[in-house]
Amino acid sequence: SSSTPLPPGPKPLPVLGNVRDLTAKELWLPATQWGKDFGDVVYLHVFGQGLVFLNSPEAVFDLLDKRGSIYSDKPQLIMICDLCGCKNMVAFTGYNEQSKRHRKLMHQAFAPKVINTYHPLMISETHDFLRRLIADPSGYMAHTRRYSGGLTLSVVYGYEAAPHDDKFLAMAEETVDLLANRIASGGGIWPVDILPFLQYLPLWAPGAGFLRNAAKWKATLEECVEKPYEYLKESMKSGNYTQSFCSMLLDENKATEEFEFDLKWVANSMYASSMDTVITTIAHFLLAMMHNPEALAKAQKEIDTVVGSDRLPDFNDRSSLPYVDAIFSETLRWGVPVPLNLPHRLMEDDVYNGKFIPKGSLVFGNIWAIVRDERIYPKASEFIPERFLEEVDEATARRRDPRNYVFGFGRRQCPGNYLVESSIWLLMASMLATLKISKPVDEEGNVIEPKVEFKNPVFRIPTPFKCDIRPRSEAVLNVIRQNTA
Ligand code: HEM
Repeated sequence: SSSTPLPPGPKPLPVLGNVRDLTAKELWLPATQWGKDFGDVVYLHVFGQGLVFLNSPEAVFDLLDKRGSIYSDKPQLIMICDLCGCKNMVAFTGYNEQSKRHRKLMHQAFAPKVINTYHPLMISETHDFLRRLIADPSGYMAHTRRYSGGLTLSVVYGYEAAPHDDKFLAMAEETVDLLANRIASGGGIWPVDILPFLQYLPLWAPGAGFLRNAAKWKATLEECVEKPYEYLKESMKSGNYTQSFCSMLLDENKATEEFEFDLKWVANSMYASSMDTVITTIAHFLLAMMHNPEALAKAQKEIDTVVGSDRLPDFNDRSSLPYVDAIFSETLRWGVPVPLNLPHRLMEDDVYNGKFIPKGSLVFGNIWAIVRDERIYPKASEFIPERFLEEVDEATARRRDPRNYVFGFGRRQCPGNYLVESSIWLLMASMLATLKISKPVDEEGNVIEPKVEFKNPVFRIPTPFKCDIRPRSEAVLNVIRQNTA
């Protein structure tokens, strides 16, 4: 390995490495430029910690997928994993027996053939969402959050959230907020991860504020793991419960201590992983519809022809609504909720295309670079659903399908992908069927252009923007009322 060169990348400073090249916001933009300057595999380091960016479908599939046995670990950061207690959450678990058990549980309960079981829950959450949105259009972000949280609680625990101030929803939102904005913000690397002895500071010591916070946050996270699970066990004991991810797995498996420990953490992980990704997708759908009124009109015409106006779309309509499907695919591609994927940790030294990749490197599948690659998606920055309706051969269709990228890669690929495939499709089809979505106008009638920024280091969540949302017709309002009665 000493004679094999590292992959190319921006020039590092001595010792510090590429600290100055890393940005807290939208790192995927410079990372994509590095891809153009240096190629499919780019190497940087920060204080000796290797960071590898993979910028093409070939590189991500060759390494994260085909060499998954050594590319599926996760960094075990002291602050996140040990001090805040996240090491049992699916997305943070190292590639070991525990993570394999987690994945097995998720496959058992979220396999394509099982997803139909959750259709009634998806339908009722979607109709609730429409009702709330029409009553209060400006609160669309909060309603989307409520939809995503409510759906996850019902799918995972069979728990129906109360219309207002629900205790489990509040708890789960606090968890997600802690994870995204406190614990893992700024890339999740804390001084204690670089200077491990800091973890042994006494709690009262100056500079030990992070230890006191970590203890508080850990307690909050654990409460969010325990309480909904206790609810589930109680309701199963009483015999009065709705079939869910947890109840299905408890029915099918022997409830050993290890099994229940895994189940509790897996169930909780669903929550943490689904919230920001779903919100990002729906926010991008609204942005896309505002900027592309002709695509909205085309989809609505298709729905009016196939579904009519006296009912809402359902899963049986899907095969007759190709344009709606194309809007769904294009939203996943254009919105790309997790542009740099979540980092995988390389477990052994490796050599790829004549370049040496050191053990311990954090490997980022640069999804943004792929879904904005003009060779795969001409006019990649534009929202063009028609690109998914072109007649192409199977290999090209596979290469263009954003589902092969936006859910991550290999053995850590998103286990919620089939759930999303149904739930978000239904949500979008129902919004298209019922809503006018346009840019708002000010009091003088001037169009207000939506301006967004992306401040989150991991998810491409747009900052709040104004959007004019109203029912398409009185008939549509009646249909929504009937469905939520
Ligand atoms: C549009 C919606 C979503 C997108 C784009 C998305 C995307 C992703 C991505 C990119 C990863 C990282 C994969 C990797 O490391 O290679 C991931 C992981 C994960 N996702 Fe999703 N996700 C979505 C929704 C959901 C939902 C609804 C759930 C659960 C119900 C979920 C559960 C998870 C879990 C548990 C992981 C961690 C997997 C592991 O590390 O083994 N996701 N997701």
